Amino acid sequence: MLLAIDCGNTNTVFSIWDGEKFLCTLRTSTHHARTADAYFTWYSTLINHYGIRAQITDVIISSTVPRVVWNLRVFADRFFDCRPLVVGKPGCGLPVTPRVDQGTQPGPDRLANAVAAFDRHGGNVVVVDFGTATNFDVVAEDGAYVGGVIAPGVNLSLEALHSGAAALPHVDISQPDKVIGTNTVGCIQSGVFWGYTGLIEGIISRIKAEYGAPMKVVGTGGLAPLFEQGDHLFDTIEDDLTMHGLTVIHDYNKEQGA
Ligand SMILES: Nc1ncnc2c1ncn2[C@@H]1O[C@H](COP(=O)(O)OP(=O)(O)O)[C@@H](O)[C@H]1O
Ligand SMILES: CC(C)(COP(=O)(O)O)[C@@H](O)C(=O)NCCC(=O)O
Ligand SMILES: [K+]
Repeated sequence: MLLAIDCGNTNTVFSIWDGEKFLCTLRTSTHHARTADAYFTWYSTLINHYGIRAQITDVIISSTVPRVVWNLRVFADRFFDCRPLVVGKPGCGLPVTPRVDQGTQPGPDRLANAVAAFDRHGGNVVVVDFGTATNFDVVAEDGAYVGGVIAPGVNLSLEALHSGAAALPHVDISQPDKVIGTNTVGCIQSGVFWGYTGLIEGIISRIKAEYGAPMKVVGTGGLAPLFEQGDHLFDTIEDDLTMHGLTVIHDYNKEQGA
């Protein structure tokens, strides 16, 4: 069985893939100092709790935080006796080569999203991924990742307001009833929620105009459903998009004999 690990700047997610479905998804915060033994303690506690019997034979990692990869490699080696595939690193092939400026290393999460979007939708897709950053990943007709847009994430924007302005409290994101806030929290929620809705709409329409062919828009990440409530922004929302991309990249590398 495959253990797919998606390590973002905020959260690290482990999913076990049995070849047909994900058996479970485990989430922890990302810390570069977490050791292989600490990962295993956390992992084995949870899979025992859920009663999952999984024989892990393969591990694939996508990490937007370079410093965590070493401990995850040790984790795979020590506990599953395998050398993991690490997306974006030598030894991990991609079905289609990205087309970006020379010297650019696209985020591995974006590469996995592109592979998943092509597998499910056949290209000409924009993925909008709500993580620490909000990224727009453009996938060409042949499945190549061809770049996109990186915007500050929703929670990062809220944190920036709170840390930069003495009188502004920490606020959780939600859709406000009105645009004109009549209290501080309402004003902040309006700024971030409607500001973000405008950012998403504006960037998608500019990407489509520049791309010049019809495109599907796929939303992913925890906050995608919240923004879909405000306006119809996405053609579909797919929570497991990055993880699906990791399973496809793993299959591709197996076929290539890796
Ligand atoms: N359903 C949700 N509701 C509110 N906030 C969420 C939800 N899902 C994720 N978040 C927040 O969005 C941010 C990014 O989450 P995540 O997708 O795990 O990012 P990353 O992949 O960069 O680690 C985090 O601050 C997280 O707390
Ligand atoms: C844009 C990102 C920060 C998003 O990461 P995340 O929010 O999921 O942690 C990540 O994909 C990244 O570090 N990219 C490298 C630069 C690039 O994609 O061009
Ligand atoms: K992510």
